[in-house]
Amino acid sequence: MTEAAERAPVRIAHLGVGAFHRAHQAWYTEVANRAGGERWGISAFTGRRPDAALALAAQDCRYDLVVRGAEGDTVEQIAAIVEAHDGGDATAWRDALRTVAVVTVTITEPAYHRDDEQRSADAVSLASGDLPESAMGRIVDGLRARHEAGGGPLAIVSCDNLDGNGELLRHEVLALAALVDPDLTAWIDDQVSFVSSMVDRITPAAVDALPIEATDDPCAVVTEPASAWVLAGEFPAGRPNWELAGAQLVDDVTPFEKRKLWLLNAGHTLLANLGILRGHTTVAEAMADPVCRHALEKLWDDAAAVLPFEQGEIDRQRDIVTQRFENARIRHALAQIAGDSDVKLRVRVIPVIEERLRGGKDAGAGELAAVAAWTTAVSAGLVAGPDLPDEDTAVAGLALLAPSLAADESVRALLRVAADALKGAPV
Ligand SMILES: NC(=O)c1ccc[n+]([C@@H]2O[C@H](COP(=O)([O-])OP(=O)(O)OC[C@H]3O[C@@H](n4cnc5c(N)ncnc54)[C@H](O)[C@@H]3O)[C@@H](O)[C@H]2O)c1
Ligand SMILES: O=P(O)(O)OC[C@@H](O)[C@@H](O)[C@H](O)[C@H](O)CO
Repeated sequence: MTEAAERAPVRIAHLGVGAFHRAHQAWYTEVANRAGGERWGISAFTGRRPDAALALAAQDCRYDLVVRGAEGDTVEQIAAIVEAHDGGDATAWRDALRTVAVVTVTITEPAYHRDDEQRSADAVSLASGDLPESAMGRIVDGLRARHEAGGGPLAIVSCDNLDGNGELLRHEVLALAALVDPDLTAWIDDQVSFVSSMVDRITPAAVDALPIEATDDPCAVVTEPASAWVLAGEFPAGRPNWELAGAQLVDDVTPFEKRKLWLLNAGHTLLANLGILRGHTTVAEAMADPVCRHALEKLWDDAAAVLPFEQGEIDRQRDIVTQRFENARIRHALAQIAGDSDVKLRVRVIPVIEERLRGGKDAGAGELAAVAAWTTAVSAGLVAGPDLPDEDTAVAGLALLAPSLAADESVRALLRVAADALKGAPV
């Protein structure tokens, strides 16, 4: 068999070929392909810069996945990505979107929260036939190419850390399409299935994992042994048998998303801001600091009170996440995790506070400490963020995240206590 014939045919397009896609969706697809039967190849597109596509293409898109446990490494070669392209390559993108059965995306959380100005700019590009720069613009452009080519239904799977990510994606795609072409909007509404998914596998930015002793592959990705993928939605044109790698197809992904976002991701956001304030650089270092550990437990206590799971299951998850965070062989940089903290707090911490208040509880000192850690780190110039006043800084920060909460005197009082406790936090 020739080298070309060995590769799986392209049936999936991915937007945002960062470290996580290569450790997660590409690995699930690889495991499914290895089992035999129908094989699925991925045509991968970068989001912002072409670098990752150039590097992957230069080595036939094969790369080593280094699975780094607390005790040692194992290395697997991944071949599920069969093409890699600069995301700005309109021809390749439209060609892929005309034919694939599945599109997966890792486009980061801010890509889902857009204003009218961003949508209008994309609409202008789409009207002129240019490929927009934004992820939403590119998705609408690709769907238009498929519609014009008479293509059939397909599934788009969101793999970003957001509650209801498929529905959010659907909403944004339809809002943009409506500015461009009513026929296209109706076609998308009818033919495109937006799948929500909870994705999990701690995968630091490739640059933070260097040097990787286990391999000399310049495109290697380091990840942890644990992984999860829970999906809800239809796949009208089929999909790989991702269950072979442990994926779960469920009717409602919401409880799984909440559990992961409110424990693991909210915990990461807290540890990132508080850990940086206390002079740490990685998650494992922050976990070794009793002050950070205590804050994490308080945050989890607050979330546990409103999570839709039995206490025993929540405790089990907390133990698992604790062990994963303590894996010092994974150098997960707090600076990377602290990026876009405002967006992340809005979707991981604010909903917990709101849920607690709805249930007649207080706002949660542990959750508010995550807000206070962020505002303190931002005003100290240690984390990028908005300009905040010197007086009542935490309340001003909360007003940006959730104005109605900042207007509540009982919330403000608890937040001020959390902010005062952080004074002198830097080591
Ligand atoms: N790294 C993890 O541990 C992890 C785990 C679960 C989920 N995720 C999700 O995956 C996303 C990507 O993580 P990563 O570690 O691969 O990051 P990364 O920085 O390695 O790669 C991100 C990729 O997305 C592209 N991108 C970023 N913003 C974009 C935008 N607005 N539009 C289009 N493309 C964009 C980048 O160019 C890059 O190709 C995260 O934001 C998160 O939502 C990551
Ligand atoms: O990816 P982000 O930027 O949403 O959040 C940073 C980390 O919390 C995140 O990447 C986790 O490592 C991941 O969600 C684990 O599955």
